[in-house]
Amino acid sequence: MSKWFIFPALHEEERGVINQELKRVERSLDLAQQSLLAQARDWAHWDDTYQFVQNNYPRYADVNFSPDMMREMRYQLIAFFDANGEIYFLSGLDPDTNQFAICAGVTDDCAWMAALIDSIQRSIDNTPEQQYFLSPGVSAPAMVSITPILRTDGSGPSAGWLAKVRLMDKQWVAQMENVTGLPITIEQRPTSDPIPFTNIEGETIHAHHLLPTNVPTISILVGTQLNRTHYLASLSTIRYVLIWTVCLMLFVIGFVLWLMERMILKPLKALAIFAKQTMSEDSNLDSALLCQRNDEIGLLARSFDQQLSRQRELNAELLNLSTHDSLTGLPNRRLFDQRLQASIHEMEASSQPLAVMMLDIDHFKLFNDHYGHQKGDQCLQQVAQALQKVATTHDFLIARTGGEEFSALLPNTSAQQAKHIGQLLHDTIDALAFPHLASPVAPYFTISVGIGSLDEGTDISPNVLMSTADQALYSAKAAGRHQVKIFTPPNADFSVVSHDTSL
Ligand SMILES: Nc1nc2c(ncn2[C@@H]2O[C@H](COP(=O)(O)OP(=O)(O)OP(=O)(O)O)[C@@H](O)[C@H]2O)c(=O)[nH]1
Repeated sequence: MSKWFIFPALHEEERGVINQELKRVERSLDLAQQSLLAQARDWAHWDDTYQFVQNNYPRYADVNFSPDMMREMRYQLIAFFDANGEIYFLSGLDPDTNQFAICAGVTDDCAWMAALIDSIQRSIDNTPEQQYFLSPGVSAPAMVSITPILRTDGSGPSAGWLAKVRLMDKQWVAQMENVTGLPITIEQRPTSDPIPFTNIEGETIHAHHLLPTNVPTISILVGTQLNRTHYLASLSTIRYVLIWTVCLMLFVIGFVLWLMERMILKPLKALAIFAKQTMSEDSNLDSALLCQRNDEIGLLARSFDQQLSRQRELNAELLNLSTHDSLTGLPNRRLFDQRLQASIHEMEASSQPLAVMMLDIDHFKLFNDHYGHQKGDQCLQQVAQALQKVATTHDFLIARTGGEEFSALLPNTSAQQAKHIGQLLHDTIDALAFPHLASPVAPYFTISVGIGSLDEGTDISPNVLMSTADQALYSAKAAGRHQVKIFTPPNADFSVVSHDTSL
């Protein structure tokens, strides 16, 4: 930014300052020229001078010329020419000796003027009144004003020409420096030399201005030196401001990033982890902090939290549906089998007895046929309720494992203890006194119970164990129903009777 905008602007400003200062030098040069021209005209448009060059005023030279006047006015040379351009009168100060001389030609004390006078004579008619002259006779460039000699009222014809010459020597330069307040140098340079407008050396700028002379191939180079203090001060100020701006920007960017990390990224990460954990059951992330936020992240967190709660409810509902019977609400075969498997392992490990029971409603088909299927459902629900009550009291599992078939799992229970509980269940259903007029066994609902058991340490599979209870149930049914039977090993035929086979 500083390269493209600030530094070019500074350079532009610096160029403006250089132009301004150089214009000051040029204006001073113009003023010096105008002043010399005005002084030349003052003399040239004067009746006395008009008379003098026509040889009608012999005392003119004595009255008007003196070395003091020449020195005071800083005239190096004043030359009068007649109407033909021929030398009429010369007055000058020798630049080498500072000797005052007045002559009628370029001889003797005025010999040093010869080249200069020759140049002036050659430019009398065809050049402007103000010029800069270079001449072999003088060491410094000369400022020359040439003007026609007229009467005081300006009426003509011209009686000749008056030229005033002021050297641009060290004294003149010092005077210019006083006027401008700038250091000034005067040099002669070939016109064809490419001179840069400005030249920068460290903390100084050299600025130049070319003045044409009477010699077309040589120009006067007026130069001045400008201090770059102002520019360099601006530059260092800009650099200082830039460095601090960059530091401030970096600080602000860092602060904003820190705020973003703290207010957005960190909560977003926590939200992402939270959202990920909602997928797993064992989510233990404390979402309270996230949910308390009043921004969009808080909104998202609350939505996730609600979603998670709803998902857990649904999972629990699903689990319940998949492991419980929808009609009676009792555990179903799936759950019973899982618990049976686990109990067998536990009993084997702990060498404790385990008993299983199969309970079947007697002549339920006849009930359905007699009272209708709907009444049959109600009956199943009441039987389940009664069985569950006993199971809860005696701390064992009862499940609906078939249409009108139930199974019980009794850990740490021997066959005899199981027979006692079986009898209890049997009597509980009797006590319901649910009418079953179609039953050949009794006018109310009855059940048959078969018990199988796992002796301490016996290695047995769930299917085999259940088939013992099934065979006992079969035996109870075969014996006339409405009774409790325990499986007796000698009658067992495990390969024939299956637990899954419906009675
Ligand atoms: N209402 C109702 N009836 C069912 C349901 N599940 C099974 N059943 C009926 O239960 C009856 C079982 O009949 P069976 O297997 O012949 O046995 P049972 O009539 O009880 O005879 P035993 O078991 O030999 O005493 C069938 O009629 C089934 O339709 C149920 O969910 N609701």
